[in-house]
Amino acid sequence: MKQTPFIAVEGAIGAGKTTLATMLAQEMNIPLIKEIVEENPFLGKFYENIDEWSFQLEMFFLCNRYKQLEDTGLQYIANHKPVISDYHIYKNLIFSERTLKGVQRDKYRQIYHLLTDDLPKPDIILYIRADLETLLYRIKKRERVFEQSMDTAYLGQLILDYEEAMASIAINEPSTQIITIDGNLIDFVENKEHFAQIASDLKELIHERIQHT
Ligand SMILES: Nc1ncnc2c1ncn2[C@@H]1O[C@H](COP(=O)(O)OP(=O)(O)O)[C@@H](O)[C@H]1O
Ligand SMILES: Nc1nc2c(ncn2[C@H]2C[C@H](O)[C@@H](COP(=O)(O)O)O2)c(=O)[nH]1
Repeated sequence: MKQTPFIAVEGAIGAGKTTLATMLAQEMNIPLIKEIVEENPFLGKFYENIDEWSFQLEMFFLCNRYKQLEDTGLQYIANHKPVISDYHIYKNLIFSERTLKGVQRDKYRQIYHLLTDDLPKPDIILYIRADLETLLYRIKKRERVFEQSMDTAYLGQLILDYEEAMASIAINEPSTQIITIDGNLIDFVENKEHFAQIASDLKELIHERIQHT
């Protein structure tokens, strides 16, 4: 029985994942699973020297998300309670394939699959697609000090990596439904109608899934 969905919001850095996931959790009165950012001890160091800090950072994100999703499975999914997260676990591979090299990348891949292959995967992904200009604007607006010197080539590459990742999930996880949101045009922060449309589309999709279960 799969009547209550696990929803994940995804998109490159600054696309609006946390904002949208928080708004939807509130609107739908469902729990929000949020990734750890400010408390991450390696993020600032990583942006100063990616080669030096990438393995520690990727492992930190992986272990945190593993624990969160393990708990989410036990607390919510096993009990058929809907839940929304501001990430998909696959995000770890999107980043690590760019930031790690050689033996570290090979080892990380193995650990990633060992830890995550049997974790609960989202039924629905809301993918916010946004271009470099939009992301840079939002990263600036968010004012996290360590992100302000981010290499635009790194962010530009991540945009392409996200596109590839969503296409790969669509093929390899056909039971996952992906709703793509145009993050350049849709302003769910300032425009109430835009947000209402996203929420209504999502509720309709959930309703359809229940009907077909
Ligand atoms: N659709 C949007 N329109 C305008 N501003 C947005 C939009 N989505 C997010 N923002 C703003 O952009 C910044 C980054 O959003 P955030 O949700 O933290 O992104 P992410 O979690 O994807 O990194 C925040 O300051 C947020 O208020
Ligand atoms: N190298 C990695 N960086 C990551 C990962 N997950 C998040 N991040 C970075 C990107 C942002 O600076 C910050 C918050 O992420 P948002 O996408 O929520 O803005 O953390 C990762 O797995 N690897």
